[in-house]
Amino acid sequence: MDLVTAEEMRQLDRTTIEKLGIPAIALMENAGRAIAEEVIALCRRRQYNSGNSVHADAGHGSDWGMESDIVRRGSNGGSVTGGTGRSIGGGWNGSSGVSGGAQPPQEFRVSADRALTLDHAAAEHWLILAGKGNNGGDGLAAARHLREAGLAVTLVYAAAPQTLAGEAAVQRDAAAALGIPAVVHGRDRIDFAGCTGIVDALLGTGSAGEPRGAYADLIAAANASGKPIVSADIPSGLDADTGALHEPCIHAAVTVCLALLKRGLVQYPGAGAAGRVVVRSIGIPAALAREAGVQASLLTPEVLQTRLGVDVSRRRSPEGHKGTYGHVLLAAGSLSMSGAGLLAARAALRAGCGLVTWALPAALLPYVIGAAPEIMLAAAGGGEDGTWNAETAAEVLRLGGKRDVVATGPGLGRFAGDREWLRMLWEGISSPLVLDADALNILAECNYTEWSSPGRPVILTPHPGEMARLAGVSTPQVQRDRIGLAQAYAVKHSVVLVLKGSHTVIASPEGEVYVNATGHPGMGTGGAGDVLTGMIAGLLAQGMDAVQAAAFGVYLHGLAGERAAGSRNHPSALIAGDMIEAL
Ligand SMILES: NC(=O)C1=CN([C@@H]2O[C@H](COP(=O)(O)OP(=O)(O)OC[C@H]3O[C@@H](n4cnc5c(N)ncnc54)[C@H](O)[C@@H]3O)[C@@H](O)[C@H]2O)[C@@H](O)CC1
Ligand SMILES: Nc1ncnc2c1ncn2[C@@H]1O[C@H](COP(=O)(O)OP(=O)(O)O)[C@@H](O)[C@H]1O
Ligand SMILES: [K+]
Repeated sequence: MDLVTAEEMRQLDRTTIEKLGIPAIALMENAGRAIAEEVIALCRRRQYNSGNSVHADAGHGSDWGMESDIVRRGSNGGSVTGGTGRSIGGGWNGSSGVSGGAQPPQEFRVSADRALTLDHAAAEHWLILAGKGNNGGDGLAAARHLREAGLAVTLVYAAAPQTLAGEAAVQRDAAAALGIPAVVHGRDRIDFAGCTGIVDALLGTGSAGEPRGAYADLIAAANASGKPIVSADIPSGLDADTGALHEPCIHAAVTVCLALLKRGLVQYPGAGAAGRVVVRSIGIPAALAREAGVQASLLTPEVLQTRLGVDVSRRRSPEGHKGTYGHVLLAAGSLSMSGAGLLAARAALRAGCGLVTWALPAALLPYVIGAAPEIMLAAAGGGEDGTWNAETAAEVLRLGGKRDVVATGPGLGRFAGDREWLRMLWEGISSPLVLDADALNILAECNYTEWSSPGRPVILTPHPGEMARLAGVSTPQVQRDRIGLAQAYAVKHSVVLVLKGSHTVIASPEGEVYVNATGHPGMGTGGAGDVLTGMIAGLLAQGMDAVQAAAFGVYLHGLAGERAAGSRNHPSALIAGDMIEAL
């Protein structure tokens, strides 16, 4: 699923309208209908939850999966009906079964447009907050569909209706011709307390900066009303590209994202303000996105398989042996942080690689013998106190020269000469390199773009604090636009970047970006990142390329976190080792 910026979305709108010839009003009609359907789906869920209707659809799939239901029944020889519900049963035209004798007569069935049908519709009264741009036009179109379904609706214009233009003005006139009641901010009293829900169609991708004037007032009042809000395209007040929230910003129960997922809806805090996000087609072909150079996508199993070419089933050849699945060298751990090395090494094995050698300070080795018998240990010298020192680089280089992947950083600590130590590895290791934790902190102090490189891929896995040090900005600046920053950094430094945290971002040197959606806040626990480092290294050792290993590693790591939390009483009980066991 592609992720677009507001500018990319505008380009795709233009291409659809100008090159394909689809009228803008048709797109707006589709948008309005999609919004109305999601309002009705929300009303059904609410009725279901309060026990008012046993017929309500509880889940998203059944909310608007009606057309495929109808098609299924048609293919069984029963009723055949289109999405509008106006077509009629197969038995009616006598073509099959009615007078056949041997066949039972076919039932005559007619389906209504269930996606726009609601029991107890008259109990609903929705306010449609309409801005003066196309987002407002979408809301006005939705109002007509809702009214058609029997819900009471009142339009609330943020600006004088005569200021609307283009397609939005067409929608305004259609609503007026139908006699849909309308009020105008600043002129009329707006009864938020009397409504049962609010459609937020104030500002969409054309929004710039903080909501002003009437927009700000209406957003604040809508939030304060406590009524469920369904946002058209994006919550008004959200930065569609970065996920930053302006003041004020709508806090939606549902966001009906139109055509393509906007970047701001998957980045926090925007993802939190959007509520449940439903992406609805409105007639803009998704295939246009790639042609237009859209480079970001949500990391789904489908994207992993088709876009990244990952074999998610992780088939192993019947003839495979431990040599087939690669050998990871991990240089990690020091006396006080030996667990980091142990976690990463075990995670690499659980990710499926054939062999792991864990290089660690020699003084530490006696303490970890037997901790994980599957791991091979290599004493790399170092201080008597179990720390690393500059001289260990030679041994790591010697060991790493023979391995398929070298990973370093977890529990490494800082030591005199560590910058030169890292430079020797960077310049001397010709297999893929995974750098995490203190290796990143060291890197942040180096002008590493000037280092020579044997031309192998490098994967950096910073959390936001480490990313801030690498990029020379503050942590809040990193979080302000994680996708944009990760993309720019990966391209500029020719690395694969894994910017961790909720909705981890994976960026390639070519500017491709993947946003992960697996995992949960229970994974914010010491050592979780070490597990990820090991997993990525383990996948690389099995022959995946760097972007595949980074993306698939992040995806599986989140799934393992979910699975591990599922076997606890509460996600917060999760510890990093549980994730390894859940792999
Ligand atoms: N053909 C298209 O372009 C389509 C657009 N669609 C909808 O149109 C939206 C984009 O429409 P527009 O480009 O008209 O823009 P918007 O409707 O998002 O907003 C533009 C209007 O809001 C005002 N405005 C902008 N920032 C403001 C602020 N901070 N405070 C107060 N007022 C502000 C502008 O002066 C302008 O009048 C999408 O999000 C989507 O909902 C859909 O109808 C599908 C087709
Ligand atoms: N809210 C969250 N949702 C999803 N994943 C999370 C969340 N918080 C943390 N994680 C994941 O947990 C891991 C934590 O890594 P890191 O901060 O490096 O921990 P450590 O250094 O202790 O190993 C990362 O992979 C991160 O993406
Ligand atoms: K909106």
